[in-house]
Amino acid sequence: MSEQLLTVADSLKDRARAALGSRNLILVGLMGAGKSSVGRIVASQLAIPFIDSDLEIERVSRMTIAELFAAYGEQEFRALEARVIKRLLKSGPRVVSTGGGAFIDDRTRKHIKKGGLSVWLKADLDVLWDRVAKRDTRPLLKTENPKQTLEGLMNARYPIYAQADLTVLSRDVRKEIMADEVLKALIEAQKESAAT
Ligand SMILES: Nc1ncnc2c1ncn2[C@@H]1O[C@H](COP(=O)(O)OP(=O)(O)O)[C@@H](O)[C@H]1O
Ligand SMILES: O=C(O)C1=C[C@@H](OP(=O)(O)O)[C@@H](O)[C@H](O)C1
Ligand SMILES: [Mg+2]
Repeated sequence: MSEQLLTVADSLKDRARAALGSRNLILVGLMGAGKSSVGRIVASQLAIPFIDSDLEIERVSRMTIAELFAAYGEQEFRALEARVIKRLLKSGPRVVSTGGGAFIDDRTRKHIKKGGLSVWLKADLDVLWDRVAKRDTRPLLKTENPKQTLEGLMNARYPIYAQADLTVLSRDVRKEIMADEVLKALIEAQKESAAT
């Protein structure tokens, strides 16, 4: 990378880090949007801890998400998810990637609203489907027609994800580029709030 390009990349990270301050950055959105993989890159760029709420739930329960759904059902999973996310957001700054249903739950959405800045990674159906079709670990997609299920979830959930503080379009570009877009959105939001 040329010296000039390096400076631009460094200043993007530094400016985004300054914009976040001690707040948490919380990624929300549908399965396959890239919350887990992009969140990890964003945290490393900002040099702050990264936590994926699903991995944390699996760690504390010593069960996989699929096992939790099978053993206790979605309602119990949501109650556990709400408790784990509330705890994760108690201190910051951190990047927390949530599972797709987290922001839809009223309790969890309140914890997220209180606990930091939320970013909706928004993607269209074909992008999401291409990505989730590669793995069969998501219990909600174990249906006769998983693409239709995903579309139904999109219709039901998009108005709620729209309540996030920021929206970043999750396009079919490299994860590193998506991470840069999250950093840019963070800087823009800070500029806007400083101007008002
Ligand atoms: N921008 C991207 N480009 C290509 N593949 C991606 C991108 N973002 C995510 N993926 C892939 O899509 C799949 C789902 O991503 P993941 O981060 O687990 O999404 P989520 O946590 O939102 O469900 C993973 O296999 C991941 O590597
Ligand atoms: O959309 C959902 O309700 C879910 C999304 C999953 O996380 P990802 O969005 O990271 O795949 C996981 O929490 C669980 O399977 C339920
Ligand atoms: Mg995930």
